[in-house]
Amino acid sequence: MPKLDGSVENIVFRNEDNHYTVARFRLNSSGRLFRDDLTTIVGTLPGVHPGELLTVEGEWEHDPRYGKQLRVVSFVQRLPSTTEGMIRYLSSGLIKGIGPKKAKLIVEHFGEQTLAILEQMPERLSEVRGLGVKDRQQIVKTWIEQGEIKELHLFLQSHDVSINVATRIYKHYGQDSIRVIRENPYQLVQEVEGIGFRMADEIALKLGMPVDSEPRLAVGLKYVLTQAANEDGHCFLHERELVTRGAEMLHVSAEAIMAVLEQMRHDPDIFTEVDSEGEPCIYYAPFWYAESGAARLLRILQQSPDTLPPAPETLWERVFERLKERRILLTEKQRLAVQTAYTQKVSILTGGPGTGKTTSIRALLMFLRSRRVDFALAAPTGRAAKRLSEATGMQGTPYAAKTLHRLLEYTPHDNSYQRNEEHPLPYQFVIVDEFSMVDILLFYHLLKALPRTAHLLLVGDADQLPSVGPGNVLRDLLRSEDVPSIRLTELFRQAQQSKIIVNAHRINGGLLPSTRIEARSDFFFMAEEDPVRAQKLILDLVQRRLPARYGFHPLTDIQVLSPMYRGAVGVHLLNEKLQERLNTSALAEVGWGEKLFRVGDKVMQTRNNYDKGVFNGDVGWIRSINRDTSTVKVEFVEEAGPLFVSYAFHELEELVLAYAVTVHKSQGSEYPAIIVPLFREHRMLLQRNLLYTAITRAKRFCVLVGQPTALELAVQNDRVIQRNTALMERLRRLRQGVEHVQ
Ligand SMILES: Nc1ncnc2c1ncn2[C@@H]1O[C@H](COP(=O)(O)OP(=O)(O)OP(=O)(O)O)[C@@H](O)[C@H]1O
Repeated sequence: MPKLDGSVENIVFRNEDNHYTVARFRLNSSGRLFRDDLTTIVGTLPGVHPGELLTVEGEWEHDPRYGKQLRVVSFVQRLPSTTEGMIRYLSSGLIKGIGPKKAKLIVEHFGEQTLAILEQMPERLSEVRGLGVKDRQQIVKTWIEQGEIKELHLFLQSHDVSINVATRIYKHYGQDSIRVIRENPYQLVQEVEGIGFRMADEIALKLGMPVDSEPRLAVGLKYVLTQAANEDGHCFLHERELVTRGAEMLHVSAEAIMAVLEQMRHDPDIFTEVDSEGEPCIYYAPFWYAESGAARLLRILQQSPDTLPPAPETLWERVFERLKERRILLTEKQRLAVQTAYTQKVSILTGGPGTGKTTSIRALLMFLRSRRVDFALAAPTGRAAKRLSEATGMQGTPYAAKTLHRLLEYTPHDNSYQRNEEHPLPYQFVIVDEFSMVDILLFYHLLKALPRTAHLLLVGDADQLPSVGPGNVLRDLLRSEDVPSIRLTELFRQAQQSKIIVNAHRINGGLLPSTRIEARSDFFFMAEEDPVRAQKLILDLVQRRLPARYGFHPLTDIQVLSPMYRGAVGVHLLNEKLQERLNTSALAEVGWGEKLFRVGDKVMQTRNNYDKGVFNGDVGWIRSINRDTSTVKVEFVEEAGPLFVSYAFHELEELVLAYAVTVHKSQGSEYPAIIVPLFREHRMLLQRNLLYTAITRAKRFCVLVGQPTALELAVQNDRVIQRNTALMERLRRLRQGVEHVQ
């Protein structure tokens, strides 16, 4: 039976009831220059539309009126592509020199036939005005080079899948890619990094998969659990909650969800435990392993002997004396904290800003060095690690603090840690600062990498916002009372002179900050009822007033921290306006989707990109934009020095402007000066620990701008959003011997 490859030129006739279709078909092998060199195909061709690429199989017949035509017996649709998808594909950066503008010109000119033209008659590209010879050559060259992968690209571009992810899919499945996508796109969620449930779901539904199919609901429920972890910090969901959330998100009945859950009882990705009230708690595997593993390893660590040399009192006194010479007389509590860290395998040092945590670490380090103990300093982010090194005087030494990822020798390509049970860290003592930011997954990996003989000191402020990732580790450990902890509360004289610190403590204690203006004050509240006027005020403060009055540099010293994204004083608009004012005449700029980036812009990475070695919340500066190679170069400041990272234009979705950032994203960073808008429209976010976290980001200057009532609301609201975690209960069960470590 003859088999023809080609494209549908137009539909001559279609019976919508039985899909009987007569179409003009352009054969791939046809003389490319002649427009009327077409074949007629007839048959039942549901869902086939002009511009589409098809393979048809059938029998030739001779119609007395229309002449020779192929009666189609079977046909295969190549993957469908929308005009939007074609524009995205052409401008994705894969074809050098073609950006969104030129891509649009091409697709506007050829419309739905674009694909067919590129495939069959690329010489017709010369009809497009504004497209040079070089552009045409590049397109044709890339089209040929790309072989079958372009078809996958084209299809996926219609679904917002980036070129990188499409390439990853192709690497994983090769020629089977399209078959897998057609049969079960949900498979990709598990097997290809970068394909999320939503993307797979959109593709699946478009390809006609039913909403209540078992693979959809099973993967969908895992997605609900992951979302609950990423967005609300939950390690698990109660069954009731999972059913409600699942039914709502997947648009199916609660019964359908219950039925799938029942079938999933033996799914190795799902763990069910019953809590003390008899309610089933459902875990997605990574969080279950992390939580139960962390509890178990912590217990083992606590129970194992150490290898530290003895610590006679005289030696401690010598260290305390040396500090005294520097006018630092450690308080009883600070001494206790330092000595507890040395005598206990695992301990916690907590307290607000200026209560002497870092000074205590310094004392401990002096002691460890005098006893020749191998130690490592670490923090969850590069910014926090840099600050810890500076504050302890360790920068530039072999003891400089590292990020936890670097300490644990994280390897991006396979998303694993080289330091683990088989290959533990070579230290007797590990100190982690800013521990409130550490989530249960990272804590688990840290514990896995610690030799059993090691000591661990966790330092952090439990009143800060909890980690971005799941769990509430610091608070859970403190509540469990299973790990010895020292809480520092005394504010030192130096710290008392800072109204930022004093007010942070007031707010933490539920009191309104003192806003009396004094000479050399570093904390201000500027009352403004109207958000639009407040926006103008903030812009003026950044651009003119703070630089003129206090000498702050608008770009490098001042950070705007907003509780939310939307509205006149939300992160989005403030960024747009600040860019407009602070970075007007850039050498080069590139528009990408809704965004505009310029050389000199301050930008933030918005997801963990292990390939590039940059993480969610990292801030950098755009140093160059190259149109020929379609790339942007960004400089990030890392604890080990500057890091230059290249982004293809299509990867710009990972960056946002960072003149203004959310309070959540600012965790672990400090800035010379901050400005925080506070309005009742941010009601949901007016929380004490959020305001406290914002204010403690300021090193030298803090201005709150907004409604006095919004400030009151934030201070009063000490309701900390609950996170579902069971670390504390697990530790209790291990302690009581209800559960065993091995
Ligand atoms: N025992 C002490 N005697 C005198 N001054 C002290 C003492 N402990 C700390 N300080 C001083 O108090 C100030 C705050 O201390 P430190 O930086 O250690 O606090 P912190 O809790 O680490 O604060 P932050 O979380 O803001 O970094 C510093 O100026 C420090 O020199």
